[in-house]
Amino acid sequence: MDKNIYLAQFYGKSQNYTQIPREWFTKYGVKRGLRNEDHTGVLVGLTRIADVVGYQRDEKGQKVDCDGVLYYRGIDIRELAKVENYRGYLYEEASFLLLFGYLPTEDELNAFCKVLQNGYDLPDDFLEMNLLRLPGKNLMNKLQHALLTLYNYDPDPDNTDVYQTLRKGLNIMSKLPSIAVYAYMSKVHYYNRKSLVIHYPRKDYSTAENILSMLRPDSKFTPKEAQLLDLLLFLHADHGGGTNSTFTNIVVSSTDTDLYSSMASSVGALKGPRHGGANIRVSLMMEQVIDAIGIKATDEQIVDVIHQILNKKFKGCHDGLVYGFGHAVYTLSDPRAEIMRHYCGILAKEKGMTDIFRFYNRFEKLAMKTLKEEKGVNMCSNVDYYSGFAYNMLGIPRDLYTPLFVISRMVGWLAHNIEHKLYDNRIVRPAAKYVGDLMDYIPRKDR
Ligand SMILES: CC(=O)SCCNC(=O)CCNC(=O)[C@H](O)C(C)(C)COP(=O)(O)OP(=O)(O)OC[C@H]1O[C@@H](n2cnc3c(N)ncnc32)[C@H](O)[C@@H]1OP(=O)(O)O
Ligand SMILES: O=C([O-])CC(=O)C(=O)O
Repeated sequence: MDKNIYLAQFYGKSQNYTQIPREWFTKYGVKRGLRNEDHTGVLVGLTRIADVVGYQRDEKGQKVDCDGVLYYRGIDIRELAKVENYRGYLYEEASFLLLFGYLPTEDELNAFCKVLQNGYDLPDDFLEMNLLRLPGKNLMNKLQHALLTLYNYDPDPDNTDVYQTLRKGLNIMSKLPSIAVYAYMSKVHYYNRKSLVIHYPRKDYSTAENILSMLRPDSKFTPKEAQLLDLLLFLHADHGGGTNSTFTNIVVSSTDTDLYSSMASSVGALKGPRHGGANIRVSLMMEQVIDAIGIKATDEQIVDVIHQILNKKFKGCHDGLVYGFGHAVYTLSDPRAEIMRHYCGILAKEKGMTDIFRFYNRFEKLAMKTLKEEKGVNMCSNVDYYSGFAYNMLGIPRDLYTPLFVISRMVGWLAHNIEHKLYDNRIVRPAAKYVGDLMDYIPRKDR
């Protein structure tokens, strides 16, 4: 029983005064979720940073589902991700491309990496004061807190000049891996009573190498492990101007507020389980599914569980969503999930995890089929379906899955923030139609 019975009563009574029937959205031509009737996004900007292709238009302008393609500055990510092209520092190379619009030469990439490496160290006392003394029970909230605190260490924090934004953004990117890893270490030390492990970042390491070396008690990792993490960071680096956390960044920064505030807002958006937070939900959901039916389950058993999830009857999954599936743009496939599936298969063999990888494959196919049957639209596995599986193979704890998304997407948020400042720069301020009644004021004594 709610102790605050009055509040519950007010809330119940308020339904008589505040309801907005769903059909009114159509009546007034409101694009719920900024979506058109066919679920495609309403155009809210122009960008040259990334293109997310999930459907085409036929000659009548009708939407036609297709395999997904993602371009960073016009280059298909599958080209950039090819193993034969791999020379390390893929995430840094893609960051350069996203920020500056062209592929760097070897010298330019080295110089760019130096800028990042020079920013790796945290300000004096930052670790002790903000992370070790103030452990956070949710790492995404802790990252927001840390970002807002970095404001205090900046001698000119409210300067939103484009070049200064670039410098500040790169500084944030350099520091985020240590902040996220230390926030995790602090959390498990204080809440789970584990030993505190603090390794400093190495300036001769890439972002991916540093994350692995700071996270592991012995700091050791193999080149293959670093390559997979580098690839994962690369795959999450940007997703166009319409994705929720990036649009959030544009909305917030269009007020000309400081960069730390805009980035903290994006982290809040990415935390949501319908967005980046889905990677943690997928991992929990799959663990529960495997606990319930085992990896040797038949297809019928898997489909039965998927129906239970959809009907909100499966333990721990009470919102009817099969996490890791569905996308606002992609229909038949998300190219990032395709790439991840491929590399996860290779690493799973090495780590002796082929059985569980095969279970993920079977669940994926059956979930896509069932979702199509139940919802009538194509819903592919998305970037969050395999990422947790990959992180798990790298020994990365679940708490860090969404923070790793932040580390990676920071460059996308920064690139769009800068692009908006340079070429649009109008405060984002759409409209909402008032659909309530007009009422006479009744003096308090007469109500
Ligand atoms: C990095 C990323 O953000 S990738 C996305 C990560 N998120 C997830 O994996 C969470 C699960 N997926 C979802 O919630 C959605 O598919 C989203 C948020 C990603 C996209 O949402 P939208 O494009 O708006 O799809 P929309 O909500 O219109 O879907 C149409 C219908 O399918 C349902 N649906 C969509 N995805 C799923 C899903 N994964 N499981 C079950 N039902 C789903 C919706 O509830 C809706 O049902 P309704 O018509 O009965 O109300
Ligand atoms: O584009 C979206 O809506 C979500 C997504 O996949 C991302 O941000 O990577």
